[in-house]
Amino acid sequence: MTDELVHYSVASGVATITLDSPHNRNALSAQLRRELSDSLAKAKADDAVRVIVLTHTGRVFCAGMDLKEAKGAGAGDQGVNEFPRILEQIWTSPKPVVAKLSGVARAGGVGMVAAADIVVAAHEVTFAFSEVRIGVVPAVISLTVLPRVNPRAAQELFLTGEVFDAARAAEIGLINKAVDADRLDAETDRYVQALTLGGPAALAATKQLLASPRPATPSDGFPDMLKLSAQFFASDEGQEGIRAFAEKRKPNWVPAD
Ligand SMILES: C/C(=C\C(=O)SCCNC(=O)CCNC(=O)[C@H](O)C(C)(C)COP(=O)(O)OP(=O)(O)OC[C@H]1O[C@@H](n2cnc3c(N)ncnc32)[C@H](O)[C@@H]1OP(=O)(O)O)CC(=O)O
Repeated sequence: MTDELVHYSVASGVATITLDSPHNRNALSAQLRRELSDSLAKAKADDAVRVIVLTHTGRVFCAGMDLKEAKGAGAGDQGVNEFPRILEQIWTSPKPVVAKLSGVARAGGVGMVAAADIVVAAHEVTFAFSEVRIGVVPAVISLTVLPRVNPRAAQELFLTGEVFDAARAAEIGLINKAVDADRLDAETDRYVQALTLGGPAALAATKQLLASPRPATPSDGFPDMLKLSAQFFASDEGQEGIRAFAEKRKPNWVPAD
């Protein structure tokens, strides 16, 4: 029996997915990709899960695609073909995904960081779009990184492949917060707790909204946004939130469909 490279646990509405392949720095091997994808699917399907925390053991969050497995790869090989599915699962997850990093991220690992909704990293963590340094292109990850990171920084960091620190990552929009290592758990928890306060369906729809292309002008967007807004004011979830406000109590959310 092979050892698990990804651990999955659920407590108090939070699914924790832990990458645990320190010998190869959590490189995205076929086994790790499969287990990570299965864990993300499990969290999505479980009504008890409200928020997903993606984290790791060891000094590295993720070193990107498994370069040993990629040796001798043909253009149609599975490795690169399967990776987009993981980014897609994180990006489109109806439950918010919080990434917690105490160790470094490179290439595909940075693509996952960018896909997450909230990212907290220790000050010591470094990042790099190291693809060009090994003669490959940050193609797949560009789809999650470019919507988050300011264009001038992306231009510089994609082309140079230079290592940058957590403070710079926060400055350019790749992560939310760089914190002292001893505050990492507490700061992550603060975000997780805040996310559990929102209505599950409202959170899922807000994620979709944030990922949608902007209309050319506000006037172009008002009809659709009015429809969405009215739908949620009238929904069971919206009505429960409004009743709870009036009754000065916490809302009793039911799982999103
Ligand atoms: C998604 C797309 C592309 C990609 O993702 S391509 C991947 C590019 N990734 C990299 O270039 C990172 C390579 N790794 C490193 O730079 C360093 O390992 C590290 C992450 C900075 C950690 O350094 P550290 O000193 O802690 O560790 P070692 O370098 O000594 O490595 C230990 C051990 O782990 C193996 N390993 C590291 N990274 C990988 C990897 N990516 N794949 C496979 N194995 C890896 C390393 O070989 C060592 O193994 P030993 O057997 O012990 O020698 C494309 C798109 O977006 O389209």
